[in-house]
Amino acid sequence: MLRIQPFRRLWIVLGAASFGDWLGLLATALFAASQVQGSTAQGAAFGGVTAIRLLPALVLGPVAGVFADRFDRRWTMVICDLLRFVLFASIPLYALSGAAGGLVVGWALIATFLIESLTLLWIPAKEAAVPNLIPRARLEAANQLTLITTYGLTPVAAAIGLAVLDRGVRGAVGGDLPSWAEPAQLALWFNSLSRLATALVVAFGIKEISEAQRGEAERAEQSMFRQFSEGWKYIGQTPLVRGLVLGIFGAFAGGGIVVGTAKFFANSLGAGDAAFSLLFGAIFVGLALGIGLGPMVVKEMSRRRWFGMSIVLASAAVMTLAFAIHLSMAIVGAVLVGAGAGMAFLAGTTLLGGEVADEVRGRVFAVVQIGTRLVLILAIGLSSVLVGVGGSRKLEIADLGLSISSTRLLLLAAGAAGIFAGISAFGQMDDKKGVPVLADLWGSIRGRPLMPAEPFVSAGLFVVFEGGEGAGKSTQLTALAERLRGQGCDVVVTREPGATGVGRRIRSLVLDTSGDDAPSPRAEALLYAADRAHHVATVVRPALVRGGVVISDRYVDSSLAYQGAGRTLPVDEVSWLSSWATGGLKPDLVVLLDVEPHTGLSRVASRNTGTDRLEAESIAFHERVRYAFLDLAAADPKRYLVLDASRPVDEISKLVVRRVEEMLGKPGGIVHPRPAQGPDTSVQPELSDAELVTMEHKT
Ligand SMILES: Nc1ncnc2c1ncn2[C@@H]1O[C@H](COP(=O)(O)OP(=O)(O)OP(=O)(O)O)[C@@H](O)[C@H]1O
Ligand SMILES: Cc1cn([C@H]2C[C@H](O)[C@@H](COP(=O)(O)O)O2)c(=O)[nH]c1=O
Repeated sequence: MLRIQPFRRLWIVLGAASFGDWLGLLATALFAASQVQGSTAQGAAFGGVTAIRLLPALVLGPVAGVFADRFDRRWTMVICDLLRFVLFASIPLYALSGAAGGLVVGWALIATFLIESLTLLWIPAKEAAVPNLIPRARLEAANQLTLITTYGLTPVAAAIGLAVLDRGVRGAVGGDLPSWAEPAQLALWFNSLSRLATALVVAFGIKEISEAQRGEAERAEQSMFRQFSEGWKYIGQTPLVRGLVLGIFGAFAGGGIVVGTAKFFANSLGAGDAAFSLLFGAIFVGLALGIGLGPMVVKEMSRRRWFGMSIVLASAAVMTLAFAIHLSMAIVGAVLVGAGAGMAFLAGTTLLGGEVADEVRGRVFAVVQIGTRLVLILAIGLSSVLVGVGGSRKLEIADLGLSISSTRLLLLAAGAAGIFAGISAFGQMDDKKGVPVLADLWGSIRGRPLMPAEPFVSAGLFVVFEGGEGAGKSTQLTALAERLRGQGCDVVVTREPGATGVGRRIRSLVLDTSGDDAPSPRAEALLYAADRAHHVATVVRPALVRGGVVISDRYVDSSLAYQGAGRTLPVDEVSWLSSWATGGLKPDLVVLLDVEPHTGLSRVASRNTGTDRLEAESIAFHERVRYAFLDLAAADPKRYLVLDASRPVDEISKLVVRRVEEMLGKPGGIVHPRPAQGPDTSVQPELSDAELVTMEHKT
C-alpha cells in the first residue's frame, strides 16, 4: 500500500495530524479546565469544550458534503487546514497575551467550534479523495491502515505523549512550569503545526487529489442548492447507500446505548469500577481485531454481505451482554461487539469509497459522518437518562426472584434494534440474492465463496446422461432425441468434452493416449472445466433460452465422479470450479445409467475402437466413479432418474422417455424440478456449498 506515493504521503501526514488532533482534543479540554478555579467551573469548562465539538454537525452538517463535491478537494483540505493551524495556535497565544481565564475559556470554546466546523468540511473532502488515489482492489487495505492509525495507534500515542510530556517537562524544570510550557499548551502547538504540515503536503505533494476529481463541468453548472438536494435524492434512491446509511446509524445507535449504559452495566456485574475500564478495553481490543483480522477471516466474501453480517454480529453480542451474569461473559461479549463494529466500520468505509460515484461521494460521506455523530449523542444521552430513571426491578415469576434492570432491558432492546438494522441493510444491499448466507460465509472462510447464479431465464429443458464407461449413454440419448424430434421438439444433442471447436481440442488433450504428456489431475480438472464453460456459454444456454430441449452426454457430475472420486481431488474444489465454469447452471434432469464397471468396460472393448486415457484406468478407479455417481443421485433424488443399465436397451429407453415426457407434457409447459421463480437453494450434502447455486427459471 505504502508504495503508492500519493497515498503514502497522505497517510503520513494524516497520521501526524490525527496524533495532533487526539492531543488537541485532550489538551483543549484540559487547557480550558486549567484556566478556571473550582471543580464546578473546571468541570463545566472541560465538558463545554468537549460538547462544543459536536455542535457544528447540527449547524453545518447539511451543506458540508456539498463543499467536498463542488470545490476542488485538495484546496478545500488545504484551506481548512491552514485555518485550523491558525485557530489551534490562537488558543495558547491568547492565553499568553495575559487575558483573564474566563475570556481564554470563552475563546477556546469559539475556536473549538470553528475548528470542528472546518473539520466537517475537511473530512468528506479527504474521504472522497482517498479512493481516487489508489486502485479499487487496494482500498480495503488502505482503509485498514488508516482506521488502525486513526483510532488505534494515534489516540494511544497521544494519551502516552501527553502523560510523557507532562512528566518530562515538569521533571526537567523541577515542578512549576511557565504557562507557555504547560503540556496542554505544547500539545495545542503541536496540533497547530501538524495542521500546517498537512496543508503544505496536500498542497504541494498530493496534486493527484485535484487531478483525479471528476465532474468539474457539472459542478460548476449546478447551484449549491441543487447539489444539496441531489445528494439526498441519491442517498434515498440508491439501495446500497440506503442500506449502508441505515446499517451504520443502527450500529452507532447500538454503540451509543452500550456507552450510555456501560457504567450501570459494570455495576450490575458487581465487579467494581475496574470492570468499566475492562469492558471498554475489551471493546477496543475487539475493534482492532475486527479491523485487523476481519478481512483475513472472511477472505473473498461479498463486502456488502459482510457489512450486514458484522452489524448483526455486533448487535447479537450486545444482546448477550444483557444476559451476562459474570464479568468474564461480559468481556467476551464486549470483544465480539467491538469485532462486529470494527468489521462493519471497515466494510462500510470501503463500500462507500469504492461503490459510491466520485461526484456524490463527499455528500454521502458527510451525511454518514454527521448522522453518526447525532445518532451517537442521542443514543448516549437517552440511554443514560433511561437507565438512571429505570433502576432495577424485582419480578416474581413462580417464586423465582428475578432482577430485571433497565440497563439490561435497554441492552436487549439495542441488540434487537441493531439486528433489525443489520438485516434490513443486508436485504437492501445484498449482491448475491438467493445464495444461502451461512453456507456462503462458511465457503468464504474456506476460501471459496458461493457464486450467485448468472441471471438467465430458461424456457427449455436440460437433460443430462451420466454414468460410467459403456453404460449406454450415447445409445439412450440418441433414442430420446429421435423420439422428441418425432414429436416436433427443438432438440439439441451435445456432449462433454468436445461439443465445440475449443472442446474438441480439449478432448484430445485429456483423452488422447498417443502423446507421453498426460495432464496432471488438477490440469485435467481445469481442462474439463474449460470445455464446460465454453460449452455452456455457446451451446447449452442459448438453446435453453430459445426453448429447446438440450440433451447432454455428461456434465458436472462426471467431473465430480472422475476428477473428484476417481482422481481423489477435493470434491468441493472440483464442484466449485464447475459452478464457476457454468455460472451455476444445473440440469433439470440427470439420467444416471448405473452399470458394473466390468460390464461397461467390456461393452467398450467390444466396440473395437481402442481405449482412451480414462477408460484405461484401473477397476478400482471406475468403482470409485460409480459410487460417486450413486451418492450424488441419492443426495438429490428429485433431480435424478437412476436406471439399471444392464437391462435391455428398450426397457431403459421407455423409462427415460416417460420421465422426460412427463416433464415436457404438463399443461403449464416444461416442468423444472425447482421452484419456478427464484434461485435454487436446495442442499446437496455430497456437494460443496458452491454447488447449491443454480440458475433462475421461468415457468
Ligand atoms: N442396455 C444395454 N445392454 C447391452 N449393450 C448395450 C446397452 N446399451 C448400450 N449397449 C452397447 O454398449 C456399447 C456402449 O454403448 P454406448 O456407446 O451407448 O455407451 P456410452 O455410455 O455412451 O459409452 P462411453 O462411456 O464410451 O461414452 C455399445 O456397443 C452399445 O451398443
Ligand atoms: C465430462 C467429463 C468426462 N470425463 C471423462 C469420462 C470419460 O472417460 C471421458 C469422456 O468420454 P466419453 O466417451 O465421451 O464418455 O472423459 C471426465 O473425466 N471428467 C469430465 O468432466
